[in-house]
Amino acid sequence: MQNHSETLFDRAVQKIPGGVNSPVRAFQAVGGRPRFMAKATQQHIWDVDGRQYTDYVGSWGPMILGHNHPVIRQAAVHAAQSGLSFGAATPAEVEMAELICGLVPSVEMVRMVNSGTEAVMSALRVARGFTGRDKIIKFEGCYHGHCDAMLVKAGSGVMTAGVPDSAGVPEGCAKDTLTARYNDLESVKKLFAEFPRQIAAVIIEPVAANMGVVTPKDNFLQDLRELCTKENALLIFDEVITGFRLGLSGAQGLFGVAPDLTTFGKIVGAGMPVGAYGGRKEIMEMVSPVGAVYQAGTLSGNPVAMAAGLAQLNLLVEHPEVYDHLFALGEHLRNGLKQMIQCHDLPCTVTGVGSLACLFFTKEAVTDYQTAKSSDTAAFGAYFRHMLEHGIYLAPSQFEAVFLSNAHTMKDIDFLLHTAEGFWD
Ligand SMILES: Cc1ncc(COP(=O)(O)O)c(C=O)c1O
Ligand SMILES: N[C@H](C=O)CCC(=O)O
Repeated sequence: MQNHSETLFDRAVQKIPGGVNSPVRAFQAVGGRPRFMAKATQQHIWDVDGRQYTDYVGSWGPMILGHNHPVIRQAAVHAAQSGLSFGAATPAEVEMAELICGLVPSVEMVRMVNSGTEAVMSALRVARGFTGRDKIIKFEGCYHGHCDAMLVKAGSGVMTAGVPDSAGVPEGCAKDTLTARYNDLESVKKLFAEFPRQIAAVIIEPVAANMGVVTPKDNFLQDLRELCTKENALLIFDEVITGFRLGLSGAQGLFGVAPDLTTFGKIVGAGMPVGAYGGRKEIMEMVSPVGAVYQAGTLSGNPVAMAAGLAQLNLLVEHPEVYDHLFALGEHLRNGLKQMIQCHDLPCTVTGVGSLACLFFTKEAVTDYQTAKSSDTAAFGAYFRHMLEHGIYLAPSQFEAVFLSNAHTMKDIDFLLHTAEGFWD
């Protein structure tokens, strides 16, 4: 007999493409069918058949304090009692802007939007408006959402599906997107030399977390900063994943590099559909209604979303020790996996920083898209299914991150390591 998840999936595929509202939720790359989820609290998530999992997806990043945090829930409920949306300015938006600008020094002004994709799309438009140039450099394997210009050698779901570019993107939209190799400054320099004074911006995930997790080499981000300044191009950090995860000032705080523009999402909305982009005042004053770059949103700065996001950010500000716990969990996980690889001479590599980690099924050091792609994805699929059967919910793709939350414990990590060990026994 079918369980509820299977029945729902049968119904879903009839009416929703692939049965899911975002491709990464499908289990196509790992085999099997997606588990339909019913509820989540702290580090746990339950499917509609009552099976409990320790969740290492965390809604793909936003749930840094664990699921269904009572303070955040209460803030959202309280805001909802006053109305779901006004389409007019609200105090919470001012509070949110002041908080973000206070936490991230490179951000002097910020605009709220509804997703990471929107944040990136808008930041690119502003960069083009500000510089009067058209071309953008992105890095192979980085994912910046699904706006046309960014679906070029992209990570995440398109990398998982093995189709890094997308059908339906007009040639004209992609022709101004140039791709460089992550951790390879020379590849960026070459593009600047090839297209002098034509490049508006370089956009990068300062820690790439959509081709598995790939960390920047020693001075890569600093060198990129210098190069962009020299070439009068803007540097955009896409901190949709790393923002407020790698510290209160994100990856830019951790690595000490100030971009010109930053995009946010995920944590800033605490699980509500929120994105944001911001940067230097002179650049952000290009945005309508002050400047000539048009960008808008009926539901942008939604009061319920702002209340949830503010509650989460304020908790992080009040409890900076959360980051110590997150980094300690990450270290414990990565070290445990490394030990396991050494002990059993496994063809695997571990990457990550802070509360982001990835177990790659390749022996190669993973530093970019090519090396990430050397992974044995079939082996990852078998590992994923083993972990799932033992109550551990990982992202259903080799090319996504393990997301840790403050609700996870060292015991959870020990159980994950013990379960992983069982895969090779
Ligand atoms: C780095 C990065 N940028 C942009 C996006 C797009 O965000 P969204 O899915 O909210 O549109 C994502 C994730 O999806 C992401 O990880
Ligand atoms: N890799 C993406 C998030 O960072 C996955 C989220 C999605 O596209 O649904």
